[in-house]
Amino acid sequence: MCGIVGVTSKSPVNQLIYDALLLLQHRGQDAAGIVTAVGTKFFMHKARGMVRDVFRTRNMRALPGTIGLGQVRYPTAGNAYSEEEAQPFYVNAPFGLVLVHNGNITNAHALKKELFGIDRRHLNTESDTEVLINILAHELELAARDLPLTAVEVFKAISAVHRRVKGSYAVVAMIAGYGLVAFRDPYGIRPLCIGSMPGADGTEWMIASESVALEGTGHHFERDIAPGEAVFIDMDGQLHAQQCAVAPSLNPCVFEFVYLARPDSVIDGISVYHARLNMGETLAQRVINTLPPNEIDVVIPIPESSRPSAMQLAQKLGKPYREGFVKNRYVGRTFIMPGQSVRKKSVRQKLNAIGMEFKGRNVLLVDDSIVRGTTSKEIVQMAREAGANKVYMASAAPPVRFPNVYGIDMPTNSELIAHGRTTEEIRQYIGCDALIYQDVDAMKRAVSALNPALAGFEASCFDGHYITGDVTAADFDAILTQRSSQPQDEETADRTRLALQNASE
Ligand SMILES: O=P(O)(O)OC[C@H]1O[C@H](OP(=O)(O)OP(=O)(O)O)[C@H](O)[C@@H]1O
Ligand SMILES: NC(=O)CC[C@H](N)C(=O)O
Ligand SMILES: [Mg+2]
Repeated sequence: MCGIVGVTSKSPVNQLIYDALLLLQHRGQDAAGIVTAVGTKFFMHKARGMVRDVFRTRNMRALPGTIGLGQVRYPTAGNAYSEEEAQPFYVNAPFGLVLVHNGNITNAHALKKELFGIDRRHLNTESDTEVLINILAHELELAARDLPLTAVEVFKAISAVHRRVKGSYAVVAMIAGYGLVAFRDPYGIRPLCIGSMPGADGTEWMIASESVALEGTGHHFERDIAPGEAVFIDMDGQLHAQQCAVAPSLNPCVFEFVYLARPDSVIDGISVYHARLNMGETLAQRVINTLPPNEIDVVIPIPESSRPSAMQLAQKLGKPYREGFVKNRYVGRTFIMPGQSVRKKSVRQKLNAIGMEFKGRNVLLVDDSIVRGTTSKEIVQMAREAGANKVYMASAAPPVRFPNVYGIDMPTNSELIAHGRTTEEIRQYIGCDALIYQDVDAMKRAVSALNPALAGFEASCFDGHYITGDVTAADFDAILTQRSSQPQDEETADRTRLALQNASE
């Protein structure tokens, strides 16, 4: 996942894009970038780091213009350590084009060959986003033989992008001198929504990954962009929209509701907070079926993302909900950090136990998900060190057993603690006295109950079903090999070596 935003206005947009990126910071902490435009000239600044570190006053001053876009990156393809792969990406033909992307292109390896061998376009990084911008540029060239470019040609080009590109992609792009474009993949895997603010000179439009970015910058939430739909806002501020996919269907990534998105966002008509409460409610039922109620003295969340689920679970069990861990707010999200050893170190820097909540008690710790097991293993240990009598662990999501190829960085089996392990084996690894997982169907029901119009979910990391139905063994291999050829710390490298070994057996 990454966070993306685009704005067209009648007044300068640099600060607005910055503010929106801050509101989307939880979606990507590795790099950030903004492009604005005056006439047909682009102004860009991008670098590795968090928004507040990347943009200093002098950088902000150098981003003039009333139209622009930005991104916070959490790499899922290419190189986490490369400044060049920070977004936005830029190409200069057939138009000045900049693009930001949230998602992962599963056939990037095949498209790279086509771009080089047939479309005569040169790629200079390992990023799948560079593939995507070049495909869009090529299709714009084919669609827009006659100038000026209008919404008709833009939509024709995006229809062609849908035919060629596989995987997940929520995109905002800017065509120099023509306007802002946004589109979402035909399965609607990654989120994208649009908001507006009326002004004396016309409407200001903002397109963003999550509604929290619209709300937090004073925009009125208009709607989600539909799967396969494209939106084009021209230089006069006129909004054009068209369905550009053949058979679109709404299957949002369920992990957005479990962990990725902010709880105060509403995605595809579903309040993320409400979804998490529901997951806590169904998880409570599993706890009741597993542990005698008098075995639990207190319910303690593992901050941050598990709080709503833990709260609801405690209420349903009729047990006290207590804050037993304090989060250092200056440490980022550990799951989206590149490299296993930095993740491990960060858990203890990030969370610290409050002894009195643990001493002599049977505690039920609740997390939203257990992915690599890094957090839970450390946390169980910390609860014991703080004097807990029994330490139980519950996860509001089911076991994460399969790699994700749609924009969450878990491309290999071997790094997933639940892959090929029974719940009992995972319990032993984590070191808790009982381990209770959510059930896959219960999780899906808990979320879909809030919007019956969903066709389904992209839930492959839980159920092994890859929603686009077209991910080949070669695609999996290419994604894994590509990720593993990147610079890594020692522990990540060890895990990847093991995954490659398993894959070749
Ligand atoms: O099993 P693991 O590999 O450790 O991953 C799962 C953990 O990572 C996430 O927390 P994170 O610190 O990223 O963010 P949060 O503060 O939003 O909970 C998630 O909420 C789990 O706590
Ligand atoms: N998480 C994402 O959405 C990442 C976008 C893109 N695949 C990148 O790695 O930069
Ligand atoms: Mg967490």
